Amino acid sequence: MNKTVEVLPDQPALVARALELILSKLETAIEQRGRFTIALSGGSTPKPLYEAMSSLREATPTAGYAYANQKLPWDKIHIFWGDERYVPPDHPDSNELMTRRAWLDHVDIPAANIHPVPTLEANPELAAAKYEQQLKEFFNSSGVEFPSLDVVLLGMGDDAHTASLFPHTEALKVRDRLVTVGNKDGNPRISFTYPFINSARSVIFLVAGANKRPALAQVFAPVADDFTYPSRLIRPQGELWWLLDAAAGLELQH
Ligand SMILES: O=C1O[C@H](COP(=O)(O)O)[C@@H](O)[C@H](O)[C@H]1O
Repeated sequence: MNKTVEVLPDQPALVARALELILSKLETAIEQRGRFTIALSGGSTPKPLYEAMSSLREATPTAGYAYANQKLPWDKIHIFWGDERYVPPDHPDSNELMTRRAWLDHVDIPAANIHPVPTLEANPELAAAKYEQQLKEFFNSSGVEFPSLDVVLLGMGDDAHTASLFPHTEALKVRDRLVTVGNKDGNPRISFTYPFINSARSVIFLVAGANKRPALAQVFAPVADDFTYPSRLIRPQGELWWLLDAAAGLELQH
């Protein structure tokens, strides 16, 4: 695992850096494999990033990546979600709805390249199994090895949860599936498992706000309980990026 921690001065700088990093991963992936696969996170932190992705001509990342100031090759970009509330896609809590409104509704991405979590199944277990099957089919995965997304974008809650992997929940014990059912205060959510997240080529955490500082201190501590601080379980085979704003990253020892 190749871990990099960057503390950015404020949220706009955090968004600009995340955009720059994602564009560089996108360029490499398309050059090498002809397509770019990314799993998105929910929550409040990534929304300005999604808005920036929707108006890329106006956004001007500092580095000179080929795609920085032009239309993205949307037909080669595939969007997944690392976690989702178990609500219909038009529900105000839906991560998919938030992403569509902030980003996907404003660009020319083919509908077939958007791979939302199914949330209209008879129960969350069936929804998790269906999303796993869709992922396996997309990646033509035999099931022996976990497929690798190019980028998994993650947030972290102030309880150190990531995706919908909450402290002391059964989802943290699931190692043989790509997708499982998380539990947020008794409410089901659909979530990538941590071994599937860890099979990604790059995992990028976006974390903002002073309320995340205590959890971050535990996640970065040499010794702490992984079940109490689930973000500690994220140790990808590829690159691990922690992009923090100054409020979150202040005083962080690393
Ligand atoms: O519940 C969630 O929150 C986390 C972190 O959200 P944020 O609002 O603090 O940015 C997010 O990673 C996860 O996808 C989401 O379901």
